[in-house]
Amino acid sequence: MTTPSPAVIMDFRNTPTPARLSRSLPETPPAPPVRLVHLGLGSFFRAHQAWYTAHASDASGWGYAAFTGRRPDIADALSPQDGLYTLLVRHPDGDAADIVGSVAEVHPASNHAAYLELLRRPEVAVVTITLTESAYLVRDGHLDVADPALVADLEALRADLGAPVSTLPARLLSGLAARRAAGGGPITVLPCDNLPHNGTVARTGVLELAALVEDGAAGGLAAWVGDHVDFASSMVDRITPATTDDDVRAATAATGLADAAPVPTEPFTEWVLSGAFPAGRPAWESAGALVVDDVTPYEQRKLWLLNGSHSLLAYSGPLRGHSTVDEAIADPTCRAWVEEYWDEACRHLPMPAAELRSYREALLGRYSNPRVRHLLAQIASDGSVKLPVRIVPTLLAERAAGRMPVGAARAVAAWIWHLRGRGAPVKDSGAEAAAAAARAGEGSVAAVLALLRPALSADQALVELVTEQLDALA
Ligand SMILES: NC(=O)c1ccc[n+]([C@@H]2O[C@H](COP(=O)([O-])OP(=O)(O)OC[C@H]3O[C@@H](n4cnc5c(N)ncnc54)[C@H](O)[C@@H]3O)[C@@H](O)[C@H]2O)c1
Ligand SMILES: O=P(O)(O)OC[C@@H](O)[C@@H](O)[C@H](O)[C@H](O)CO
Repeated sequence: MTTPSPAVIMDFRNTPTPARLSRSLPETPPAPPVRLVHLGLGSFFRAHQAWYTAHASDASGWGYAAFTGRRPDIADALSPQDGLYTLLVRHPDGDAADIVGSVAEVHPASNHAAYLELLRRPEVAVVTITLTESAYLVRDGHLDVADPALVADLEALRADLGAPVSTLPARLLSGLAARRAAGGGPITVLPCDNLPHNGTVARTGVLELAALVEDGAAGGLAAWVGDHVDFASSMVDRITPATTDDDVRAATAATGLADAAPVPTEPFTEWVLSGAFPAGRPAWESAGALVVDDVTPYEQRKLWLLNGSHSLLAYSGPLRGHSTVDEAIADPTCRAWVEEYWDEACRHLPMPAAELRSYREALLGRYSNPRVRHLLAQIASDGSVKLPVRIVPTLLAERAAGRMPVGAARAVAAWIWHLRGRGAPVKDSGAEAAAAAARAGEGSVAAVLALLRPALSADQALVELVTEQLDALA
């Protein structure tokens, strides 16, 4: 766990007209050689993996080529800045600005040829990913073969393994096929999305897709992936809201340089990872990362306590008029709801009580930082994928122990109100069925629970508990 201290590493504040950030400026770092590829050049990657890479003891030897998730915007903004950007670390009492130099190349997702060319290079050792939970297209332990974009990618890959594709499993598989054909050797795929066992999830998607593609074209690809690809797992943590115009102004105020795409983030950061890394990796632990044999206890603690309470606040906070995490946690009612849910979740975390107590205290401090304006609407997206990994484990464990989990049930009830149109607009490609179920009147609670996990809807006492919470929140 690392909490960087405030330090402005470059000071151009007396410069009269702000120059645009670029590597031709005298004090900016040279681009390191590309040995890492990233998929999902969003805010979090730049606050986290790119930051750890820039602060590793061997930073000069490891550069990123980063690809956007879908739209080209961030690549368009960062390209004229040679991949440089300002990380605005928002302490409760002021900003620290860090110009991060580890991103050597940026590309739009559509530049598939550049991606394949990079994956062929033996020196490229790790592909990291931050494309959101829903991008993995793995549901109930299997690839979602009904997804229309995946169906299109499967057809394209059967015809040509180098064809442009858009889904994450297909992007990974086609890159790995290019590496295999070029004799590029072993490589690590390291997901950094908020999913339990994220390496296993990515591997399932790639191997099941390889098996489907091989029906048509590429014999031996699945076996090659099994032998040469290390699917590592990681728990990632750093609260990173979307960038606002105020952040753009604050970055220039802090550095004196114009930056089209700065990233605001909190001081706290944590990365726990586990993998074999057969082709090497940066010394991320020298920047504070923790390398372990098994990330499970760390990811459960983080997903259930941090992300679970985030989802609870994202759906219940707007019902009480709040739009950001710091506003919601300052409301004694919301805070009591969070504590009640935490009490339930903590009973099932295999960690000493004192450690859980201090983790909870630290979370309250992080949520209360008034300078990290984390919008509840941002957290509310994709609940159909998030609730099953954040809230459902506590519901199941508490019911198995014969208890009534009021706090976790309230989170589901608040989600139902969200799906019924209270709070932020629903942004969730997997929620059509859930939204229809939520509006179904009689039987709606059981129907929503069934979508989260079929076993939950057969639990009549739980259905009644969620119904009570739904009425109470109304
Ligand atoms: N922001 C945080 O505080 C934070 C913290 C920990 C982990 N994460 C993880 O990182 C992910 C990205 O967060 P961010 O803040 O960078 O978001 P972001 O919106 O800045 O970037 C997300 C990127 O993923 C792309 N994308 C979204 N859905 C996709 C899909 N279904 N298929 C392909 N691409 C898709 C977007 O186009 C964008 O390029 C989160 O979903 C989460 O899993 C974020
Ligand atoms: O990024 P998401 O959409 O998976 O979830 C929203 C937040 O809960 C999440 O971003 C947290 O802020 C983050 O996981 C903290 O490390």
